[in-house]
Amino acid sequence: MSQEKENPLQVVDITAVDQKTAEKTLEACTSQGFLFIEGHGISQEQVDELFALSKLFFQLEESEKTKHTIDISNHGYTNYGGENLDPSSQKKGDPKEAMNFACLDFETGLSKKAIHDFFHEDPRRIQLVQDTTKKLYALSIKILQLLALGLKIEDTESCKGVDWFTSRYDPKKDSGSTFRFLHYPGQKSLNPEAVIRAGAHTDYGSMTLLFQKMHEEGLEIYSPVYKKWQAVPFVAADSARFPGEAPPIVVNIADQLSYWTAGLLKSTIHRVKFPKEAQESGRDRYSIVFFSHPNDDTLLEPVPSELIRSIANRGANVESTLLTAKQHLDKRLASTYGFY
Ligand SMILES: O=C(O)CCC(=O)C(=O)O
Ligand SMILES: [Fe+2]
Repeated sequence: MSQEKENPLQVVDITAVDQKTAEKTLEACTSQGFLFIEGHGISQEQVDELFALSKLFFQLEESEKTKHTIDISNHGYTNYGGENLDPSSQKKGDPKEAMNFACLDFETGLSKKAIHDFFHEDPRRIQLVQDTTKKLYALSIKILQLLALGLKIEDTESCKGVDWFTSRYDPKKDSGSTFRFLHYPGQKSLNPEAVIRAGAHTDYGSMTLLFQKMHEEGLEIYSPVYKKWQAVPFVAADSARFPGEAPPIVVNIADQLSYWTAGLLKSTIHRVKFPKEAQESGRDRYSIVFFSHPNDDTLLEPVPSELIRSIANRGANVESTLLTAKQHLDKRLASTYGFY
C-alpha cells in the first residue's frame, strides 16, 4: 500500500513558459493560493547543502547567533518567541528561530547589509547563499511571467503585459525580498493539538517559495476552497522526469499579488503545527523560504486585465486606499515583531 500522504495542492511543471503552463499556475493561485512547482531546476545537491548550512548555523551558541539580531529592515537573527505571526490570538511569540537575509541585491545575490561572520568563515557558505538567492529571484520572475500570461495582462505604452509584474522587480532597487533559514525545535512534551509553531498568517510579499524536508512536515493552509485546515505534505522529487532535481517547491501567493489582482489570487492563511508524527519522534523542522517582493516604491494597484476589471468591484482591497509595497510591509512587520 502506498505511504504517500494526501496532497490537496496541484503540482505544476513550470519548465515551459507558455499559455498552458500559465493557465495551470493561475488556476492553482486562484483556488488554493498554494501549489507545488517542479521543473524549477534547483538541484537536490544544492538543497542538501543549504539544509546542512542552516543546521550548522542554528547549532551555534545563542550568544553567537544573537550578534546579528534582527533589525527594522527584517535582516538578521530572531530567536525563540521573537516573532509573533498571529498577535491577535497568541500572547507568546512562536517557538522557532530564524536567520534572515534582507536588503538583497539580486545581481550579486548578497545583502547590502552586513552578514553574520559565520557565513564568511568558509567562502563556500556565502557563495551558496548568493547563488541560491539569485536562483530563487529568477524563479519568482518566471512565475510572475506565467501569472501575467494567465491573467492576460494588457500591453501598455510603457510595458508589455507579460512584463507587468517583473518590470517592478529591478534587481538593484530596494525591496522587501528576504531569504530565510527557519528552525522549529522538536518538543516531545507538548500537546500536538495545542502547540502552534508559527501562528496563522498570510505572507507580506507577492509570493513565497519554500523548501521543506521529508518527515519534517507541519505546514497547514486554511483552504479557501474547502474552508478548513489542510496539511501540506512533503512531495518527493520525480527523479525519472527531473533527474537530479530537488523535490517540488511549495509556492504561495502573498498579500501583494492579492492586492494587484483585486483578490482573485488568494493570499491564503497558513500556519505551522506539530503534527502527531513530529510529536512522537520529537523531530525538529527546518525550512528554507524566499519571500519575493516587488521594489519598495511599487503601487499596489489593480493590474490592467479584463479578468481583474470584471471582479474589481467585489475585490478584497476595494475600500482601502492604495499602498506602496514598502508601506504595506512596514505595517505588517510592525505588528509581527512589535516594532515602533
Ligand atoms: O516553515 C514553514 O513551513 C512556514 C514558514 C512561514 O510561513 C513563514 O515564515 O512565513
Ligand atoms: Fe508564511
